[in-house]
Amino acid sequence: MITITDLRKVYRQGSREVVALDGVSLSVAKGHIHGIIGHSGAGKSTLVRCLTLLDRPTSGSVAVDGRELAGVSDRELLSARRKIGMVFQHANLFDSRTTAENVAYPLELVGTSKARIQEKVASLLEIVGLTQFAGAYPSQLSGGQKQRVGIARALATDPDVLLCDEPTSALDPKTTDEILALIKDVRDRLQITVLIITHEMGVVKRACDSVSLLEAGKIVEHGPISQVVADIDGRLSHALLPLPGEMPKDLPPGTIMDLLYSGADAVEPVISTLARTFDLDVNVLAGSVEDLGGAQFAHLRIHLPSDADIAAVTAHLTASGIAVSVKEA
Ligand SMILES: Nc1ncnc2c1ncn2[C@@H]1O[C@H](COP(=O)(O)OP(=O)(O)OP(=O)(O)O)[C@@H](O)[C@H]1O
Repeated sequence: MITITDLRKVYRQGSREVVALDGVSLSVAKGHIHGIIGHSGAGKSTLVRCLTLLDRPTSGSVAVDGRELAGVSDRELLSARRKIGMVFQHANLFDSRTTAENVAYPLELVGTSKARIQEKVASLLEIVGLTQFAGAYPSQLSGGQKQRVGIARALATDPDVLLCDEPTSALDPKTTDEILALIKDVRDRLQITVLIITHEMGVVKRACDSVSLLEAGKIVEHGPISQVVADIDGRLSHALLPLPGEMPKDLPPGTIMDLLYSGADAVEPVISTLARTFDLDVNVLAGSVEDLGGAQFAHLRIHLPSDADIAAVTAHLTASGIAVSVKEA
């Protein structure tokens, strides 16, 4: 488990202060995969540097399984760093070392015996599906295979947390899916806690149990995927289950409403019940239906004619557990 409490990082640029992290707090339970999503400049790299102790936070704490990391002395730094295994955007492998030798590297650094290294590397290569490539050099591997080596190397010293910094940003969509499936598989097998820092919502959708939205150094929304997506006015919900930003033109007078609910196989009944109950022509303008966080969600944009009783329709939908947002009168 990793617990980050009120983490602040202030950089000085001459007489100016840049607040890169402004009181970030979050907790990820053992065996969970948590995504931290943010645009450029949100503070993602600073957070990674503070979590890997490459940079000291100005204040706040980072604890892994109850052990404080942020305040350790320089002498304890190496052993503290081993608590968090790091996967980078580019695998950053040694070109002159084979797959097995790259994975062995962190174990050599801590003086592990040759026999133990051999055993550990074999088991890690089996986990990442690269047993046959043990003797291959990075130049002989695909981008996805290199990232697999990077994941095996990150796991070599049995960290409690796997921190993945944009792990798929340099990969094509198919390889991205394979690497995210591998990260989930690693979590299942080792019950390790995973943090994925990303700017891609697709990564959050495919791999994460929960998510935080980082903006200007602050977490502005967070929660399990099924919870954040259900918040119809939430930014994460809009990003996870998008509807077109532009409203259609040339519609007859009336009201546009967005509806959001789980149990998406009920799209037709929701619309036909609404039409029947209120004797209305309901026009579906856009829709998005997806499996998110273990449940099916539907996000629909509908148009109702100008004689519709919007208050009554809203009350009816809300009573059926459907979130409603009126867009345009
Ligand atoms: N060493 C530094 N000195 C001064 N300001 C910095 C330093 N590092 C980062 N910053 C500032 O802190 C803020 C957060 O930057 P950071 O690089 O963490 O964002 P990011 O989300 O990783 O962005 P990107 O995705 O573009 O890498 C930015 O305003 C940046 O200019």
